[in-house]
Order: sequence, then structure tokens, then C-alpha cells
Amino acid sequence: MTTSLHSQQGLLTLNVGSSSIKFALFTADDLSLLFSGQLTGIGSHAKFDAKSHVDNQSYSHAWSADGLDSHVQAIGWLVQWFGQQMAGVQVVAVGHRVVHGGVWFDSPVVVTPEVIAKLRELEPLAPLHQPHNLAGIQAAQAAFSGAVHVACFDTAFHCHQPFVKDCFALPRKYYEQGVRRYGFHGLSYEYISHHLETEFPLQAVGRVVVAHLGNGASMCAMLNGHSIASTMGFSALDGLPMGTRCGQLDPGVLLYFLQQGMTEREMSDLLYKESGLKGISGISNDMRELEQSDALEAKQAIDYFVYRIKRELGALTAALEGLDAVVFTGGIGEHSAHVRASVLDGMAWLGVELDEEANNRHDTIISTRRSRVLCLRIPTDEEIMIAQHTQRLMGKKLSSQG
Ligand SMILES: Nc1ncnc2c1ncn2[C@@H]1O[C@H](COP(=O)(O)OP(=O)(O)O)[C@@H](O)[C@H]1O
Ligand SMILES: CC(=O)OP(=O)(O)O
Ligand SMILES: [Mg+2]
Repeated sequence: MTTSLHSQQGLLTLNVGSSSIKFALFTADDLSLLFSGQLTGIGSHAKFDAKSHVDNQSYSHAWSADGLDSHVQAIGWLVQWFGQQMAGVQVVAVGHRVVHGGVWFDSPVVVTPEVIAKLRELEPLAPLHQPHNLAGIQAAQAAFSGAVHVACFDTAFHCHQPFVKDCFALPRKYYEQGVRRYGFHGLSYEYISHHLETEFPLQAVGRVVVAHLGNGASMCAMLNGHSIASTMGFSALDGLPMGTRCGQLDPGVLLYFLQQGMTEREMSDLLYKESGLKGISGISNDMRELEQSDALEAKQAIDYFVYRIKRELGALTAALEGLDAVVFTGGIGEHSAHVRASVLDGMAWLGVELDEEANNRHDTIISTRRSRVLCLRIPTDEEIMIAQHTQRLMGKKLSSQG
């Protein structure tokens, strides 16, 4: 690419997660990618990796244990790095991933003080994400004060699910209060939906289950490109087991913990930070480490992860009344041939026939020609989704200003 950074107008995306910050810088006019990178391991062994797509230069930095132990510190470091490496780029817009939009936001919005106040109210519903998302917005507002800031929600893609798919069987007043299934990872699902539309148009208008398997994991049933059901619910805890989150849990277990005198804080830490792959294995939340381990506990953690995905695949297929395609995405879905093969093993009854060689090669199509259900591996791109939404809202804001 010959694009030079000098006097470019840039659009920055920020995806501030539980222990990582992913970012990308695009040109504001045609969304060419200039920089992308991530800062991972905040609070443990923080590590920074970035790449310039202008000259292919790589950047990396590592901290010693506890060298970078908060998101605020991490954001501060990143903003400084942006200042050095992106000098010459005028950041005119920043798009932020915000996991929870509650019942209020069914599409991206320009950030205002009123929007921030509403989003703060949702912090208890996504304690691993929402406070960090908001810290990211505030730090970026301070660093790029002349830019338009846009919030793009994980929940928005699921907003129009039918009542039976987003209610709990609790007294009605709780539904009205917002105690419902929201679903998350919506920017990832939206990207996959658009990708299917251009690359697999036949399946795009059909019945598709997408498995977003990352550190956070969920699945979505899409009918004609729209979400009709998701495994995640009210918070980002429900559904599949995750790196450190429990996934589906009998609420009776929570009552039991309460009776045992566990505090809210202890319960929250247990369910969000000590459970999932990490809890079952006692080794790690990281799928790569578990796959490399010979320990029985590591194998059992992977087996449980796979088992729950299989169950949900069956359940979501029932919700869709059939299945035309399955898509794997997210860090594990994109890179673990073992997890994909294990999930699809024994699924012939559903019309699935895996092409093992294609799967091991990490091809896009991983099912055989005979398979009635098309099985796909598609890398997700939450960043480009955020960038597209942000560009659109920036254009609207500018045109409304005359
Ligand atoms: N080559 C690989 N094989 C197996 N798992 C992988 C591989 N690369 C990444 N992963 C897993 O992907 C997960 C992180 O996924 P990612 O989508 O980046 O997470 P998040 O965005 O939720 O932080 C981790 O569990 C990591 O171990
Ligand atoms: C909502 C959620 O789980 O997000 P992440 O995968 O980024 O943790
Ligand atoms: Mg993620």
C-alpha cells in the first residue's frame, strides 16, 4: 500500500475488553486500514503488538508481571503510543465497542453525556466489560477531543428477537424492567451476516448458526441474516462456558452459595473470573495451553466446552427449524481445528459431514461436498463493523451541522 500517514484524516476503533484492548486505525474517507494492534494480558503479563499496514512495520512491547495492572494505565500508554506513531494523522472519529446497550440502544449512537450516564447504569450487567468500555470512551474523549465518538453495541444485533426468545419465565414486571435475554457479540455476528451475504448468498438467506468462540463465547441463530436467538442472556455469563466464565448454571446453585454466606463480590469473582475453562482445568483460561497440556483436567475442560457447544447447536437448530450452515469464528473458532472437529463429530444426523483435511488446513469451507449443511470457518472483524457504523454516524452528524 502506498498510503502515507501525513495529513490523513483517521478513524480509530477501540475494543476495550476484560483483559485486552484491540484497536485499528482507518482512513476516515474510504476505511483503508492503516494500523491495527492489541494490548493483551492487562493485570498479568501485559503485551503489546501492532502492525502498520502502510509499511508493514511491526511493533511490540512487553511488561513484567504487574507492570501494567489497570485499564486506565493501559489506555494512557496506548494514547501516548498513538501520539508518537500516528503523528500526522488527524483522528476525526473514534468508534467504541460497548457490550451493553440495554433496552435503550438498538443501534450505534454518537456519545453524549446523556448516553454515558445511561451506559453507566448498565455496568452491573457486564462488570468485566462495561466499566472498561466507558473508561476507554473517557480516555479517548480526552485524547481526541475534536473527534466524533460513537458507541457501537454488542446487544444491538439481537434487539429484535421474538418475545419468547428474549424473556425469562419471571413475573412480567421484571421483563418491563429490562430483565431479559440480550445476547452479545453482536458486532461479530453482524460482520458474519454481511460476509455471508456477499460470499455465501444462498446460506445468507437461510438458517445459520454462528459460534463465536473466543475468550468470551456465544452462539447465535440467524434467520435470513437476523438474530432470532442467542446463547448469551441477561449478562455475558450465560450459555457456553468461557475462558473464565461459567456459562449456563442452575440458579439453584446461586441460592446455595448465598445460603453458604458467600458475598456478592465473591460470587461475582467466582462466576466471572474463576470458572469456565480456567475453573474446570485449574490450569488456564487459554485454549492453546489446554490443548498442549497432557493433564486430564485440561482434557475435561475442553470436553465440557465442546459438549455445551454441541447441545446449543442442537437447540438453536430447533429454534431455526432446520440448519443450512454452521460458522465458526472468534480466536478458538478460527484457530482450533480440534475444537471444530470435536463439535462436528457425531453430527451426521444433522446433515453435517466434516472434511477433515480442509478443517486441518483451516480452509473457509470445512465440510465435504456431500454435506447437506455447509460448515464454514470465517475470521470475524468487529473493527471494520465499528468503523463502518462510526463513519456513517460521523457523516450524519456533519450533514446535520450544515
Ligand atoms: N492457535 C490457536 N489454537 C487454539 N486456540 C487459540 C489459538 N489462537 C487463539 N486461541 C484462543 O482464542 C481465545 C481468544 O480468542 P479472542 O477471540 O481473541 O478473545 P477475546 O476477543 O474474547 O479476548 C483464547 O482462548 C486463545 O487460546
Ligand atoms: C460479551 C463478551 O463476552 O465479550 P468478549 O468476548 O470480548 O469477552
Ligand atoms: Mg472478543
